[in-house]
Amino acid sequence: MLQGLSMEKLGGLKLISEEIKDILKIEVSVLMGANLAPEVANDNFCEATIGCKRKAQDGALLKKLFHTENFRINVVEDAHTVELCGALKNVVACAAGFTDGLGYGDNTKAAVIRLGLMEMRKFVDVYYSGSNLQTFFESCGIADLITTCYGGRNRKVCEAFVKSGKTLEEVEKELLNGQSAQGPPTAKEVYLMNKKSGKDDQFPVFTAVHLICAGEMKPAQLVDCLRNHPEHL
Ligand SMILES: NC(=O)C1=CN([C@@H]2O[C@H](COP(=O)(O)OP(=O)(O)OC[C@H]3O[C@@H](n4cnc5c(N)ncnc54)[C@H](O)[C@@H]3O)[C@@H](O)[C@H]2O)C=CC1
Ligand SMILES: O=C(CO)COP(=O)(O)O
Repeated sequence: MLQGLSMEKLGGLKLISEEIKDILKIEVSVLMGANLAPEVANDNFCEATIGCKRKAQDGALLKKLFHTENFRINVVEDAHTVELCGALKNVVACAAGFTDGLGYGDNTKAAVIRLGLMEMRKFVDVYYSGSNLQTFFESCGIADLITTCYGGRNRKVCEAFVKSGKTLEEVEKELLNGQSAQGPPTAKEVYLMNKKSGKDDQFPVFTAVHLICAGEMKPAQLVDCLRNHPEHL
């Protein structure tokens, strides 16, 4: 089970599903959603999204495999978008953690979520065009973004990073008991890709998350990035 992106040797992005497909020579579908693991393990009600390439052929079987009373599945034929939502929302959750650490409230976090969602949509449009806007309204989109920005580990370590002044590695070690946050490495991959295509300015939240994690920007400057976001022009 993993979320994230893979960097190609020449600096391009590769989805993890594409990496698996190339290695194993099999068709790969993805499952993403508002699914914080402890709550799923507790059998609390939640929804999830399966993204596949051939819904007519594989959709019913994929749904049957995972759909239960408390784990409700929607299958969509938009696998790239589902997978990218799962990876990119971790970056937005880091931004939410930074604003929490800075002492901003829920209105600011809502702005981070909205602007982050717009960047997710733009990123998919720019690098994997042909996505279905409706996919962002599935559990893998807005719902996963909300739960991760409120209850996830990325948010938690980024809040502690700001409050404690320790390094990300230190707070991860202290708070995650051997687990890791996927947002910072994903932010770096997204940043390198955007920088290579000269588009880093179009993704101020993604860019700021990487620069803050890399120690090249102060967390407080994130709010300037929100204030001057291209969505406000
Ligand atoms: N825990 C949660 O609530 C949810 C987690 N996810 C995603 O599932 C994935 C796994 O999450 P968890 O099991 O909770 O995390 P975890 O931190 O418990 O496990 C991740 C594992 O991946 C290994 N790993 C990290 N980088 C690696 C690399 N480059 N090569 C090989 N192994 C590597 C780590 O050593 C660790 O054993 C993550 O991508 C996470 O974003 C998705 C939904 C919910
Ligand atoms: O992906 C998740 C929820 O769907 C988990 O997010 P975190 O990795 O931030 O805990």
